[in-house]
Parts: sequence; structure tokens; C-alpha cells
Amino acid sequence: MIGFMGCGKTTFGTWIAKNKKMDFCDTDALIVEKEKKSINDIFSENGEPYFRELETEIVKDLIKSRHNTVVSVGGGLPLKPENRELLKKLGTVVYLRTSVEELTKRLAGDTTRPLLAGGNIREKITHLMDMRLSDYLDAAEVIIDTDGRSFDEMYENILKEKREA
Ligand SMILES: Nc1ncnc2c1ncn2[C@@H]1O[C@H](COP(=O)(O)OP(=O)(O)O)[C@@H](O)[C@H]1O
Ligand SMILES: O=C(O)C1=C[C@@H](OP(=O)(O)O)[C@@H](O)[C@H](O)C1
Ligand SMILES: [Mg+2]
Repeated sequence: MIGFMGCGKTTFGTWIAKNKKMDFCDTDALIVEKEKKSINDIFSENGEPYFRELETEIVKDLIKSRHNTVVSVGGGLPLKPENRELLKKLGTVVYLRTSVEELTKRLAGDTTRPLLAGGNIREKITHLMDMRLSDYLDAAEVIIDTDGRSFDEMYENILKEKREA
């Protein structure tokens, strides 16, 4: 699962694993577990480049160790070309496409995403999305929409898009 912060990678990935008898892992959760501190603290104490190095190491480990697993990655992970190549090796890359409008609603009041802290959240999301969209599209093998969709519908759409790919 790839896509912008708030597109649903973690919650939908967890739902698929539970309902379709798959395992689940989330790169953010693995990093928090490894570092024994929150994403906010890693960004403020160690810096974003350190966090990005951990992300790459984790995807490399997952390629070696994971099967039948839904993997949700942090929203910034597909921005590095090296990571986009690694994601292809990991499995089917699904981009959860979500409008800025919807992301703004979902993330209003969220304090767990350091890149959105302070200032106008809609402007931050718009700006970051402008910079990131082409990388998400480049990484994606399957694209599904999430605005107004149930997880059942989203799951069916993944199967349909994969059949037609
Ligand atoms: N399809 C959806 N429709 C409505 N709300 C959603 C949907 N998917 C996720 N959410 C909500 O959006 C918020 C962010 O979801 P999350 O899974 O943490 O996103 P991500 O891991 O992509 O950053 C959560 O409150 C979640 O319940
Ligand atoms: O988009 C990003 O750069 C980030 C997304 C976050 O994960 P989610 O996409 O699950 O919110 C987390 O990895 C970190 O705050 C950075
Ligand atoms: Mg997440």
C-alpha cells in the first residue's frame, strides 16, 4: 500500500489482513518498535534523513522475509527511486488515490505526522501532493480511489484492476 498520509494505508491494510487471512506489517510501526520512540520524536531528535534510511533498510528486510503479507509503507517511502525499485520486488504496489479535500478532512487535528505540523493543513497537503504525485504514479502497479469508498469496495477494485493490468 502506498499513498499520501491519511489515504488509509494502515487502516485498510490492517482490514485486508484480518478479513482475507493475510499477515500485516507497517513500516512506521516497525521503525517505532526498532527505535523505541514515536515518529515525531525520531524526526525531531534524529532528523528526517535518518528516518528515511531506516525505511530503506526495512523494505530490504521485508523482501527477504515476507510472504502473504499486506505491507503498508510510510507516505514518503516511494519518493526515493531506490525504494520504488525495492517496492516492485516486494510485491503488487497499490496506490490509494485520495483527494486533497478528503485528506484534509481525515487529517484535521492529527498530531502524529511531523510533516503536517503547524500552519494551514490544506496548504501543506496541497504542496506536498504536488511534489509527490508523479512518484506515486511511477511506483503504482494498481491504482484505486478511496474517497467515499468502503473497504469492501476498495478490495474488490484492487482485484479488478489487477485482473485488467
Ligand atoms: N476509505 C476511508 N474512508 C474514510 N476514512 C478513512 C478511509 N481510510 C482511512 N480512513 C481514516 O483516515 C485516517 C488515516 O488513516 P491511516 O490508515 O492512518 O492512513 P495512512 O496510513 O495512509 O496515513 C484514519 O482516521 C482512518 O480511519
Ligand atoms: O508522508 C510522509 O513523509 C510520512 C508519512 C507517515 O506515514 P503515513 O503515510 O502512514 O501517515 C510517516 O511515515 C511519517 O510521518 C512521514
Ligand atoms: Mg500509516
